[in-house]
Amino acid sequence: MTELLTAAQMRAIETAAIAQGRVTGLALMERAGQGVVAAIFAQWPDLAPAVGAKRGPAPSADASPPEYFRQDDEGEQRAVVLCGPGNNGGDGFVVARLLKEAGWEVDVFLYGDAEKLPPDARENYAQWAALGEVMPLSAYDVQAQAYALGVDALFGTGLTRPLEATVVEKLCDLCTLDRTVAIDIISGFCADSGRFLCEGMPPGVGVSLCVTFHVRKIGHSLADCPLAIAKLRTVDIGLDRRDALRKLGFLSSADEAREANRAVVVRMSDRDDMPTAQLHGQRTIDKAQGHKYSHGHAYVLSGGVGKGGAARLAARGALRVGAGAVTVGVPPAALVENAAQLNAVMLKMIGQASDLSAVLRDARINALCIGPSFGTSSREVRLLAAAIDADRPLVLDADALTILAEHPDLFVQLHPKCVLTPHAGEFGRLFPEMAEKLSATATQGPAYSKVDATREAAKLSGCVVLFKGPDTVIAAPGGRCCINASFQDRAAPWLATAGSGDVLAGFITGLLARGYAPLEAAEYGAWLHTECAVDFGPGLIAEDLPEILPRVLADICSNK
Ligand SMILES: NC(=O)C1=CN([C@@H]2O[C@H](COP(=O)(O)OP(=O)(O)OC[C@H]3O[C@@H](n4cnc5c(N)ncnc54)[C@H](O)[C@@H]3O)[C@@H](O)[C@H]2O)[C@@H](O)CC1
Ligand SMILES: [K+]
Repeated sequence: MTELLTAAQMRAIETAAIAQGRVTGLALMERAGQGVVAAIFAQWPDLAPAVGAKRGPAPSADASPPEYFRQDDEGEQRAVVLCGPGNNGGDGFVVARLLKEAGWEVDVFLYGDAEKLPPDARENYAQWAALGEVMPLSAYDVQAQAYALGVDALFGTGLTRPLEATVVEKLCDLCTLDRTVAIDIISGFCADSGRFLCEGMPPGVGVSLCVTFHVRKIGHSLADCPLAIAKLRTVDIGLDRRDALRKLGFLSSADEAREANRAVVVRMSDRDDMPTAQLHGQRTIDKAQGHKYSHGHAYVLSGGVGKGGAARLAARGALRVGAGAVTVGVPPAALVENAAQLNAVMLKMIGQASDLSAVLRDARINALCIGPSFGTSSREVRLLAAAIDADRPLVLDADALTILAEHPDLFVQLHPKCVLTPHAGEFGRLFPEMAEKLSATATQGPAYSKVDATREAAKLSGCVVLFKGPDTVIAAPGGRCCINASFQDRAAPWLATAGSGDVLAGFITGLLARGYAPLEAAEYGAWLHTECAVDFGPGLIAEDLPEILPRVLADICSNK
């Protein structure tokens, strides 16, 4: 799990480090450029020059200064670097210089006026100008040379408005090269929202590698931005995470709780910090009891005749993730059909809301799931009302979300033990205001983001909201927020398959039954769901997800 930063937070950290005299802006820019060059050579060892007498491993980002020697028997490589009017452009000049020192031919194009560059960028412009020419961006022609590498240093975290059309055009030209590197973030994307400012991401935008500094920004894991990056690397430029901020009063220790609520974390393939022992079965509701109910009892309410598959998938997920017992509650007419399909999962007839209320007198039933193919008629509305009223941990998905959108009287009854799991369409029906802001054209940065929308939704509903997608955002009413990112080496597009959301609802319900708090259950459920899909690979159908889970859990434990 990694904490992500906004552009403003990153600026504050840099400003604090510089103000404290720990480092100069120029030194940070040099380290940033070195980190980019090291990342390029690590990504493509065939581009790396020999280090010293013989070809060796790529230099690390903190090796300073790197010494490269061109091997005379090798042909010159040619790179193009597009620099912008801010410090991102400054990083570009450093990269151009380091590549040149490594024996490359480098063509540099500048967008804007060199006289107006900020001081550190201007210094690096001057250093480059002593080595080579700087041409205006308008003169850049991707066809003019056989470029082995293209570097996008037009805009970074300082982007505040949409790119001019001519700049987008040049960026798209750059992206046609086989090997393209974006410094910090692809120009045009807002670092806080991951949205391409203006009309959305032009189809030609995409880079092989993006190298960012210190820690990832929120935008790297949201919306279109991660889809346009084949590989993302973060390089250390010697900044503290928080100490510098705290010492300068940007952050007092009294603010910690508030800060935790403002933080956005991302989950990638970071199995190391998952509570593996707990996930693997050692977490119990009541440690004094060693039987099945000590791992909780989850209830999944099913739809009517011919509609039980979704609830059965959710129930299977809840059981596999470790709930001690799982029961599917069905209307009388669907009893036989479900009995023919269920073994380890138990079955109970739940005709009307009064049946549910009676069942829930058993305090051992400690998690509920309502929604997958549930139905939206008056019977289901009454059942949903009874479930919310029971004040138990409760996952609300699919049809339950439709009911909530149509019944404001129920929506206001939601409580902190509820977890809502909408996809984009359901989110739009439940939270039209936020959805509208999210779909409006982003004309300035920082743009309204999926994190903003989910946080607002969680606050409004008073419960945990898990807004699905490859960039699943999970937020609690207090502001705590997590992104479950499924991109690059963790991309699993085959997860978009019928019933996959039902299994996710089941995983979360099972974790709730095992005693996880709603936010934790949603975070771990989403993370495991993606891990299962990545592990299984293409061809996945929803039934595979619960079945692959034991192997995923075993892998996690054996990696420890
Ligand atoms: N501040 C520092 O100490 C460091 C900054 N670094 C680099 O600096 C970048 C941030 O630098 P800046 O804050 O200067 O921001 P940028 O380099 O992203 O550009 C900001 C400049 O572009 C202008 N601008 C914004 N949107 C525009 C648009 N659509 N069209 C035309 N002009 C536009 C702004 O008015 C400003 O002058 C980071 O992304 C990173 O690459 C790194 O060197 C690490 C150290
Ligand atoms: K850039």
